[in-house]
Amino acid sequence: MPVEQQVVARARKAFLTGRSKALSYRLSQLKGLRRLITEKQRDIADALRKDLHKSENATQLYEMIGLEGEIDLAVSHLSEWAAPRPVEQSLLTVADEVYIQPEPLGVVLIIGAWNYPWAVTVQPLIGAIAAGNAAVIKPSEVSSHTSKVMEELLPLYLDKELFPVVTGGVVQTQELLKQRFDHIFYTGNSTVGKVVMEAAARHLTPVTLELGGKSPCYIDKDCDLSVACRRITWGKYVNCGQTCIAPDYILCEPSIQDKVVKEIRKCIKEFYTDDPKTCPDYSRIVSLRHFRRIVALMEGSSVAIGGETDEAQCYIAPTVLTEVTSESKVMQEEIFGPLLPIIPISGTDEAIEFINKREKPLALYVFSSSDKMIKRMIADTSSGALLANDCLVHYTLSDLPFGGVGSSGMGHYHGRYTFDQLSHLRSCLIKKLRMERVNQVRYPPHTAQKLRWARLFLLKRVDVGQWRRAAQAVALVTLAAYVVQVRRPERFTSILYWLGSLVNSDLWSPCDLR
Ligand SMILES: NC(=O)c1ccc[n+]([C@@H]2O[C@H](COP(=O)([O-])OP(=O)(O)OC[C@H]3O[C@@H](n4cnc5c(N)ncnc54)[C@H](O)[C@@H]3O)[C@@H](O)[C@H]2O)c1
Ligand SMILES: CC(C)=CCC/C(C)=C/CC/C(C)=C/C=O
Repeated sequence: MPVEQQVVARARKAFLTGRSKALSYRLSQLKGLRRLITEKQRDIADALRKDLHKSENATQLYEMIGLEGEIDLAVSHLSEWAAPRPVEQSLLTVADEVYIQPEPLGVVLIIGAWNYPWAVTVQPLIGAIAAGNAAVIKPSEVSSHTSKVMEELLPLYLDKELFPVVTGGVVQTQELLKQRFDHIFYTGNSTVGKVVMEAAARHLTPVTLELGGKSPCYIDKDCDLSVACRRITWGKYVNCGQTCIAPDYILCEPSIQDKVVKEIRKCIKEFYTDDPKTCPDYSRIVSLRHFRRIVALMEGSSVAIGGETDEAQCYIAPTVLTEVTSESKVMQEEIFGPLLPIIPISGTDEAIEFINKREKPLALYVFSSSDKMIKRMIADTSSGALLANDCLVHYTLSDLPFGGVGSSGMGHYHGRYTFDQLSHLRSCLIKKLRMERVNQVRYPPHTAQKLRWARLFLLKRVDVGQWRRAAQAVALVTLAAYVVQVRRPERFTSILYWLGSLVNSDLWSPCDLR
């Protein structure tokens, strides 16, 4: 039996013991993960320096702080997320107990990518643990040092039967994909995304696909170009452009192109000095294969800034390309490196047309001082996320669902969204065997009169929680009125007025009758 098959079987067996379901157990695992991040900072940072030339501070800023926040959020909200969720009802079910009970899916497969390997592998794991699942973790072989550190460290802090780490490349991942999972959470490129979805389809396993693509960045001529370019320069060159939501290319009018180039040049110098190659904050391309792919993308465009490369170090300077058209090589695929092409367009209309002609991006960036223009971009385009006047920061908000649409992915996560994504939201309706007369309206023989009642019973929506709160309020006020009547009869009338205003309040307004 292949080792991958054994690992999955062991994880399923551990899941079936039921121990991952107890909230106390989920909390202990989440706290274990939190301790790992704190206690093993140095090992994590060393590995990332070797994999991507990331500085220790950058590792903290771009990966670890986010994970800490997500764990803390899950720990503090777990009992609320996992609790039964009451729902609005109809008159037909008003006497019943009706709620949504989130329940674990079972065994989840998490396949991570290499660019922010901790963020994209451990963040789904946080949700998998919080939701009570077992999870098989498959880090990317491309960030090999980090993968090794994960393989060594995760079992020291987590239940190794419930949360095993499988390392390896395509062969091992393909073997894993033959197994039956209850959910597959994949982060990586769209080509492999299709392979994952095909394998999942064989078992009817649901998938979350966190993919990439070309995220456009439109700069309106009506904006503060120096601020806009600083934010774009940061968003593009952080991690050497190897960021799923990096602005892939700029669209702007020819009249501002020279100013854009000038401002970006200034910011590159400000962030990475005159010699980015020696700057500890400037990363490297992850491998020679990736390096050669990116270098080849420059062919046919003019280099306005940068362009220097050093194969021995997988170094590519922060680069801006001009004279770029839709047909240029750099526009045929996601760049995922430090090349920033500028494509001239005639204005907002053409920018929207350009964006809509292509696949729906993971992120869309708009820089403008006009709220109207920003709202128009939101209304007339589609993307996983839209940011106006900044780059990347939406990733840091746990309350925003993170994910793509169309070819940039399916499903979303972060915060409670990860919990829900990796839970089954089970509908529960508990009726008593009493009050059978009410059900006559739905039993044959069907008559016009029964239909009139059925219409009322089915369409009258009832917020049972609100009813309960209103009943409690009335009980309290009645008690207060009684006490006042006995002890201060002169105040009794004003209490009655107050009671009357309560009765007339929103609490009592009838629900919509459809
Ligand atoms: N949406 C997001 O959150 C997000 C985050 C990071 C990266 N990405 C995207 O990921 C891409 C970069 O990552 P990548 O794809 O180079 O990462 P990668 O090469 O690390 O591949 C991702 C995972 O897929 C596995 N894999 C690779 N080839 C496979 C195959 N043929 N069959 C089965 N499994 C296979 C790898 O083992 C790895 O674990 C970019 O497109 C980027 O935009 C998206
Ligand atoms: C720390 C701040 C302000 C922002 C972080 C932005 C960032 C670099 C996000 C990376 C997100 C990510 C894991 C992308 C995957 O490719």
